[in-house]
Amino acid sequence: MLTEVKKNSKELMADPVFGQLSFDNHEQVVFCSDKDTGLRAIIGIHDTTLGPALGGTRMWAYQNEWEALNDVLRLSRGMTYKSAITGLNLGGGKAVIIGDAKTQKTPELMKKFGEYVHSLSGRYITAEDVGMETSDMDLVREVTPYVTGISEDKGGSGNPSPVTAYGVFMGMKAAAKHKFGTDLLEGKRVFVQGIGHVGEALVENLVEDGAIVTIADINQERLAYVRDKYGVTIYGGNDLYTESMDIYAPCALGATINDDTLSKLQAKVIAGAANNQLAIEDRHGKMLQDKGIVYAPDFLINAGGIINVYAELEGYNKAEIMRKTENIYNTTLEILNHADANGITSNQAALELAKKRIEARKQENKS
Ligand SMILES: NC(=O)c1ccc[n+]([C@@H]2O[C@H](COP(=O)([O-])OP(=O)(O)OC[C@H]3O[C@@H](n4cnc5c(N)ncnc54)[C@H](O)[C@@H]3O)[C@@H](O)[C@H]2O)c1
Repeated sequence: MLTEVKKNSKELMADPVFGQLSFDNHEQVVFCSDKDTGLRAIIGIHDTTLGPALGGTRMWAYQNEWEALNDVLRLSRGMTYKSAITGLNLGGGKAVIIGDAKTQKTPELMKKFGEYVHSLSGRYITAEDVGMETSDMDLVREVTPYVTGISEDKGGSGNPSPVTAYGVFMGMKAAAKHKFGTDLLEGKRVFVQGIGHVGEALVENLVEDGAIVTIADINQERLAYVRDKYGVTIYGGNDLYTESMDIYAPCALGATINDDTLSKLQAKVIAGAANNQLAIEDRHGKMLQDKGIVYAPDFLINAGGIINVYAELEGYNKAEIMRKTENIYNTTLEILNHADANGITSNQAALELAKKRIEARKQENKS
């Protein structure tokens, strides 16, 4: 997960927050600490031009605070552009809780975290991310209304991951159309890395479409479960980046597209759910372009989840949510064509569109 964030330690000491490479004029960064519950969390609010900053909470055993801070800065920035490109009236925010979700997550810790979210009076609205369950959001809901992704029996929309997976599937089909001339994934060799909430649902979509699916994960139990449920193959090698494949679907953590993996990557298309897949956006976006690998920008195609949780705020209508999510197919094709026509990377093309919308709102607000 550690990415381009490292500066030499003297610089880090002098400018530990605003001086980070991942700091991108974020509006607010909130450090939360509670001795009794052991909570150590950071909430990042990147931009609220389009609306309140909505983004999930990730719990992860970060190796150090720099890693956690840079993750939240990168993730919250990504949310700004995800909501903007999807046409939602939301800003970008995200939270990270430092710790192992399996052993350190307690109801008291989740509620204390909820109190911090509440203290921001709605500038930040949370939801699930890696290490979180719907039941955790229900605990947060006990102390604040500024949470989405809560259980259906508590008035929420439940786990957004199947909708996210559907959007990724649509984005992948569009990228396949762009690269192979057909969006049929039948017979295509797809490697899904990370078969958690989103990865598993993506596998289901892919199998239904006739793709030849290989799965990889660090969790052996899940691997066996998903293999048995969908009849897919568990990756048995040591380095999947060296394997021959048509499509690589990163659905675990970010920054897996970097100098090291790009020197080996065999895929023709990359389309997955993970946030911040490009370790260094411009550099690795360009390297993909040079290698002729079609990259479906992560923040564009993994927006199904945010579309789903946004509907919790606006009035839930499943058909409308699926229609908007399906439209990721059209937007992805447009972005890929625009990038080719203008000689820019697909990531740049997607960012351009998202920034245009934010800029237009800024102008509206001024007039
Ligand atoms: N859940 C959503 O709706 C949603 C929405 C948008 C983006 N995302 C992003 O999609 C990704 C997956 O989200 P999720 O909700 O499925 O999370 P999850 O925690 O349910 O699943 C993540 C999976 O990745 C596996 N994993 C972790 N490190 C790995 C590694 N090095 N190699 C292989 N597997 C590894 C984990 O064991 C786990 O099974 C995350 O990057 C998340 O930020 C999720």
